Amino acid sequence: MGILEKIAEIEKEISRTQKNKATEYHLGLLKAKLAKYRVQLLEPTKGAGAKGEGFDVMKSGDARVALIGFPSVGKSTLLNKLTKTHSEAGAYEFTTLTCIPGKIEYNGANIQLLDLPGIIEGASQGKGRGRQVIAVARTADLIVMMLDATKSRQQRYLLERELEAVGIRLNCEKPNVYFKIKKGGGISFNATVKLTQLNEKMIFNAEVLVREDISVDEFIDVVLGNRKYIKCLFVYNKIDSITIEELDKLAHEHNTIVISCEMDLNLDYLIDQIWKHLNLLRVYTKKRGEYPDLVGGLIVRKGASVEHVCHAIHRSLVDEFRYALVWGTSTKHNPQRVGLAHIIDNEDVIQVVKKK
Ligand SMILES: Nc1nc2c(ncn2[C@@H]2O[C@H](COP(=O)(O)OP(=O)(O)OP(=O)(O)O)[C@@H](O)[C@H]2O)c(=O)[nH]1
Ligand SMILES: [K+]
Ligand SMILES: [Mg+2]
Repeated sequence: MGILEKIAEIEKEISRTQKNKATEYHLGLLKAKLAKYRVQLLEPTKGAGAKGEGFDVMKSGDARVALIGFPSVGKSTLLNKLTKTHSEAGAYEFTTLTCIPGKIEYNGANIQLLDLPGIIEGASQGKGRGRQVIAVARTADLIVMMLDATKSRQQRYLLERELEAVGIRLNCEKPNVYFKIKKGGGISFNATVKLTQLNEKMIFNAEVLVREDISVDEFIDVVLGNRKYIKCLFVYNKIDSITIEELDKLAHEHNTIVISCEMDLNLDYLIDQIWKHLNLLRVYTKKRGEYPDLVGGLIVRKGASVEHVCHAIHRSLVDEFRYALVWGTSTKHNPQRVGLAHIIDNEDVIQVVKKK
């Protein structure tokens, strides 16, 4: 039996099974199996072209953003507007057939923007170039899900489902669970909070510590371990073709931005929101007795410490590090003398003082 058939069989069984307390465990196992097969679909099979020619684009810059959407929503038009790269755009579906990288320069960061072929319902099962597109989406720091404002609201839901099916979790945090298979067998199950949905019946040969009240589905994600937790911005394009009332409704949805590539509406705001959702920080370095270098600056991730910054400046700087002086919002007074573990903020200025 092929994987697709196995998937169909399990899906049938799930739909046949009534959902209640008694079947919860069985359904959980079925869902876990289903998830495993779906991920297998993504793995490159042997043979020519399986990996997808034209999709193995190198990561470059400080972060990667993937444009995911149905055909002809305007992905390539957007790439052409925001970067110096050209990607063919046209009024027919599947104009784009490979992955086309462009570069956005903003706030001192180089952001790699990837134009991709449109995907359709069934993409997660290999329809169209769905598999290759989704494999690229899994490598992104942010997914921009592009939608056509003139089309049905269904599109967003359908795409979310396709991404879900291959283990991409949009806009949610990785569950706070410690999970380790015990090779010799045996179970150890502990929780630091009251669990209302999980119990140890779900566990086999593993050591588990659950730190939040998660659902069975979230627990399966942890067990499978190959989930990608990625931020997603929903971007409705072509707002030049809808009414103000419709526009207003869309603009109020969560994590949603409305634009028109054709009329150049809201594109600056989109770039700013991409920057914000990437959780990047820009910090400036300064030498003793000099002004900080406010043109350059370093790009690091939110949550970065002075140690991260040192690494970004020079490999051996940590070895010579004595302390750092920091000016900015991360300190109580300016400057403040801090150690390697100090967590920095956006726009902080850092002066590293080396050992003598
Ligand atoms: N009205 C309107 N049309 C737009 C806008 N942006 C793009 N289009 C049109 O939409 C069509 C599709 O644009 P593309 O950029 O090729 O779309 P795509 O998503 O890259 O399409 P595929 O590569 O085929 O998946 C073209 O005819 C564009 O001119 C917009 O803001 N408003
Ligand atoms: K197109
Ligand atoms: Mg295109």
